[in-house]
Amino acid sequence: MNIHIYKNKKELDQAVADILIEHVRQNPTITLGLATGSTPIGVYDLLIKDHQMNQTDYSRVTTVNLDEYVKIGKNHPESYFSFMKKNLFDHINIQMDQVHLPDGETDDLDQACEAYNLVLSQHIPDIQILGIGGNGHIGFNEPGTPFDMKTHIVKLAEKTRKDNARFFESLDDVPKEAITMGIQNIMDARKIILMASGANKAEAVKQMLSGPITEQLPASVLQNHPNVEVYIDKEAAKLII
Ligand SMILES: N[C@@H]1[C@@H](O)[C@H](O)[C@@H](COP(=O)(O)O)O[C@@H]1O
Repeated sequence: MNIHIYKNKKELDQAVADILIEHVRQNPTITLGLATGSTPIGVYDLLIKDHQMNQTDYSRVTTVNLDEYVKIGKNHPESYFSFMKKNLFDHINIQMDQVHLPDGETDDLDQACEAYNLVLSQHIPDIQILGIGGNGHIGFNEPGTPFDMKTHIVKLAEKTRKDNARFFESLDDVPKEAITMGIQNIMDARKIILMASGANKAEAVKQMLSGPITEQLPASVLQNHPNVEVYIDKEAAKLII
């Protein structure tokens, strides 16, 4: 894994945005794997600014998102579909029939997992953006998730629900389940860019980079991927430098 450490989140965001913009320009039909959470928001802002200033074209880009909450409905303000629209899709010229998120709204969640695996087999991400949970989760693959799983339904760890409660009115409103790409789907991406910032990610970053490869720290599986770039700020890097 190549590690890039930046003075602050702003510089980190710019570096990741520059890479994405460059790839979209060179390959207008690229498939981007996208993530939610606070971490990528700054990058999405920069993609929007660049699109407005330089007209970078997203009309033939396909996107696949990592995950979605179960049972809160696509149009709920805190669904990941709404998040992606608000923070990126509504502000660039992407075609909404080319954006894909797993369906957490249906009653037949097994079928939704199958359907998303099919989407992912047709649209393998050229670049997958990843954040990391404080417990080392990627997507919503919580500690203990077998590495060979594909899209599946997860019961969210209490730590994850608490970490994400800031987006909801109260902890009770945070969904208890999600539908997520499995680790195997994530490992299929041709290139992975993992981003992390802040001291609360430092331990997970250290374990991911130099700890044992273990299902107890899902991100450690990335040590087995041939093309991973890790973009972190000084705070997130404080236990490795
Ligand atoms: N499902 C998402 C992950 O994809 C994300 O990477 C992680 C970190 O979130 P944040 O970037 O807000 O710290 O949390 C959520 O649980």
